[in-house]
Amino acid sequence: MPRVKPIPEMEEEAEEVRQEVEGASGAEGSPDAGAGGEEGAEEEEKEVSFDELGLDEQLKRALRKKGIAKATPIQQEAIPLILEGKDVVAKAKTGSGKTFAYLLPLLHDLLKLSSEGRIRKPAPNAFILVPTRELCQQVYNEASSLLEFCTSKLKVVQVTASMSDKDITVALSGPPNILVSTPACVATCISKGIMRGSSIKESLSMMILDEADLLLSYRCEDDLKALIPHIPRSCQSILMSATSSSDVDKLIKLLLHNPFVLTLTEVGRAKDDVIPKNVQQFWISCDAKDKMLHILALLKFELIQKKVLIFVNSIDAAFRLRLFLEKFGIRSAVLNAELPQNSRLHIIEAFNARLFDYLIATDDTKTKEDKQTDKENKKEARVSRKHLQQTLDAEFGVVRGIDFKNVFTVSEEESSIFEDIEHMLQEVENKDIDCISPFPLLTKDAVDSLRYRAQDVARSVTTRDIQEARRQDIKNEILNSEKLKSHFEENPRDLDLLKHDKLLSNKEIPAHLRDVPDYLIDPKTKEASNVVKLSRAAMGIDKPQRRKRQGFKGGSGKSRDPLRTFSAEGKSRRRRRKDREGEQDRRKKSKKAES
Ligand SMILES: Nc1ncnc2c1ncn2[C@@H]1O[C@H](COP(=O)(O)OP(=O)(O)OP(=O)(O)O)[C@@H](O)[C@H]1O
Repeated sequence: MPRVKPIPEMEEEAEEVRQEVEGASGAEGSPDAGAGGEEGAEEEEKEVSFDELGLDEQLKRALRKKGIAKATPIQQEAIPLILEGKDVVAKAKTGSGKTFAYLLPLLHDLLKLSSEGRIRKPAPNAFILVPTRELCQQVYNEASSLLEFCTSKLKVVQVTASMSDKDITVALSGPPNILVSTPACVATCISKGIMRGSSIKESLSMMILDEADLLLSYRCEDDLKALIPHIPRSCQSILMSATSSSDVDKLIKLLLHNPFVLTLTEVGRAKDDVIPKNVQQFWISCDAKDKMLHILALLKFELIQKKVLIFVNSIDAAFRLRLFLEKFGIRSAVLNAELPQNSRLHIIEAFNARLFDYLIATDDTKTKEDKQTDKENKKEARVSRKHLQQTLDAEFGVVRGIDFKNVFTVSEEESSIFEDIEHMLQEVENKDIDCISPFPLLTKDAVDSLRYRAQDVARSVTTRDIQEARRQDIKNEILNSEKLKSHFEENPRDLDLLKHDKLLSNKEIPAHLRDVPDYLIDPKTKEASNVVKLSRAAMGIDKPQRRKRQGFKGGSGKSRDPLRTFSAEGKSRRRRRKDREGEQDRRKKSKKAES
């Protein structure tokens, strides 16, 4: 798809397109590089079906299977411009459909080139660059789902720094038509000669930067600059962002040439795009030592909707909270930068599938850990900053763009910057309404009813327990992740096979901790808990049916430990093994018959 460059006589046409786009959707479209988006007129919600966008029938069939019939505003504006070969900057809020806004025209063009036998092959035809591995997986899944009904086998792969050079070389053999990766990983592939710059120059026809406003915060600038010499002038560049920011403007100037800038009106400057309209924010004030007690009260009395995502600011704090809650019979999983990528992705998918309700996340990619390592573990504290940095995955990030589905409550632990947050929110929101208010359902009686038990239990969770739990968890995850890697490649939806919220201690949970006696619950808390349950029922949120386990038969729940009864070889390997065994049997029988 050669890029269409706005040239003088096209300027008028571009001006017409701009006015047309502006009028139609209130989007601000202009061919000026980095023009940024001014607040356009309120766009009226017009409905455009994908049939009207002239997309390949096979792609529309995949959309129909997903129950997607109408294009979102950003898709209505961006898809035609991208199909015309124009460079496009699309700024639209998170969850507005930007991924399909670039995937659909990209796949449409590649399918067309493929049917005409015009695909250039020595390297991928398109790069989709995102800040983190989690987003690589997400974009890879979306692209693969759109290709489900495509007869001409376009190949999309994802490559991340967690893969060995050998695996990356295998993934890039062919080569694939679309490469989903991070800028750092692509730059490394080029510097190591796994991908040749000259081949990229010959093959690359589209480069997409998704979540562009995050890319620079993930230290991608140098890696992106390293790519520029290998990007052919004819390459069409697309930039997607959920906010406008100086970082985005910088990237536009760095990598795009006179792009059409689409800014949907609800997108403002980065700081404005803080609270999506469907989010309520509350605060609870308590002593630092009572934070886990308050979280326990919220969860134990069911005063907040499940599922719950809890952010803490260190991996130790995450495991301390997990061990603490576990002693009250509340199971949770911890998502952190130490985990192997497959485990992190699997945890997010299992959490989205509601296989567990409480996820404790720490976006701890810095080495705050060694500062906060507990004194009793001085030897850990000597862990070098470099070593810890290596074990913490710099491409990990529980950031916007990760599709956490149906999360109802997010609690910010360690919110010691509450005042700054409140002032910033007041600045960007309507001054005369409280944009963050005191949580109304948690009473002092409810907290006090659990205080002594919570203090006892908190004291019983020692730093040694935390270190042991971390070691145990990472060992389990690494073992499971490697052992089941080929299985999950062939059965990505087999989420139930691994339980990430497994109890860390094998001690029986005493009844007086697991169950709160009725007499201890004050009437107001009982009423509040009922209100939350009723609203949950009204939203039709029920516990999912545990998926039937695949891969092994029979036995009671206990005996069906997947790691004991499950062979890690994938289906195809199993089939080849069975064929070999069958062949050997046949040979033995024929020998017997001869003798
Ligand atoms: N036209 C559509 N109609 C209905 N749902 C859609 C449509 N396009 C995309 N979606 C769905 O909306 C969800 C969000 O889409 P997507 O991830 O592309 O949003 P986004 O703008 O990229 O968000 P983010 O900035 O967080 O990445 C996805 O689950 C996607 O399947």
